[in-house]
Amino acid sequence: MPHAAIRKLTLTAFRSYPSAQVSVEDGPVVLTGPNGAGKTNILEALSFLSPGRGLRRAQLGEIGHRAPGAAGEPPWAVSALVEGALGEVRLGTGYDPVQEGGVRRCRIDGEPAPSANAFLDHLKVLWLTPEMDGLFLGPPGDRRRYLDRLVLAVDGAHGTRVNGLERALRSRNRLLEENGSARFLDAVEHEVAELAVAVAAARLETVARLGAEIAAHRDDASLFPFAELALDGAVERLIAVHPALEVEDRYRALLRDNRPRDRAAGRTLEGPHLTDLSVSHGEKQLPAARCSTGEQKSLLIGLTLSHARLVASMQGFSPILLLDDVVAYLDAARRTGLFEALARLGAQAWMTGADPTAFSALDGAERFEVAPGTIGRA
Ligand SMILES: Nc1ncnc2c1ncn2[C@@H]1O[C@H](COP(=O)(O)OP(=O)(O)OP(=O)(O)O)[C@@H](O)[C@H]1O
Repeated sequence: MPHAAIRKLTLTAFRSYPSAQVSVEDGPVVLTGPNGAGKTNILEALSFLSPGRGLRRAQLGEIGHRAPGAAGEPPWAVSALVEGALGEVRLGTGYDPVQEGGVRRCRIDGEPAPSANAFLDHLKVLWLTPEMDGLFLGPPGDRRRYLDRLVLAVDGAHGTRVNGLERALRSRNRLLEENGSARFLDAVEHEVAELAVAVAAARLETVARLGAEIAAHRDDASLFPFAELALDGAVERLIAVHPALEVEDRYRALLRDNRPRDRAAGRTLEGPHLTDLSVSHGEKQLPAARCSTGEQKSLLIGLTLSHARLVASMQGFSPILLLDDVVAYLDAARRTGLFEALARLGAQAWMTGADPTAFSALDGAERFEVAPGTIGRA
């Protein structure tokens, strides 16, 4: 299957790099260097070639390169020459607090793009980072965000829906607080219900597709256990038993009935903004949160590979994978298993680790040595 590939990455005043450039033939790409050298910063830069706040969920103002002790919000930019689903393209993104207060600008072949959503036509970027290790034990909001990124990679309109729902819910909460008129509340609840059903339906569809993808590869799940996924939320439960149009009416009626309760709570107490993604170890039939640390990491790797396969089969084009500090953690068999799975997937993977020997079994890799502020071929 054809795959998206970064050919050249240029960083300007990005994190620890005043400026840097990396040229790649095809990959896989291995970045090694001591702790704090700037390996994750490279992956973060690549993660800005997709919508959202990047793999660190950073504030735009904290990313620009700053000398030690310096204050302010320096402008920064990332530009990449990409072999994408529509051919070769130059994608650029960046932030300048003076020019562009609050938003990150995007360009495609030098022309302004309305948002990073437009990048999705060219490539999908998926990632797995150490920060995600606590996903199964952390708050539902983290799993919801993770779920929404899974959905966004297969359904480019999902981000707009989720943001729209959040805005509509804020309007409803404000109206409740200010004792707004029933007419206004009816109107905003109509909008909330419409968006809520759309968000829940898109999540359910992706979870079903991902479940089918996982089931299809269950036999080679010996190294990375297969996950069972389910959604736990009020609207998702309604969709399971009622036609979509009816669900919208039922959820709207629920919102209306819950007005006194929600007003007292200061927020909307039921809806897809509170949905949780439940993940279980399929073979052990055990919730992921009760699995060992190693099993949780293996489940996440398995999920990442399944999601990448799903994205590839839906777009007919393999995504870019960013695997931050994933390899060092694995035993030799799992390392080889991961390298083989990546080769089968045919995706360009960017991998980091402190120890170059962890990647010695990886054939054909392009290896780079990262030191503070610089990156060069190893
Ligand atoms: N805005 C910024 N300006 C300058 N330096 C920054 C900025 N943000 C982060 N850094 C620096 O980047 C470095 C961290 O880089 P990064 O997280 O990429 O390291 P790493 O090589 O992945 O390390 P590890 O192996 O420990 O995960 C830190 O030294 C940090 O101070």
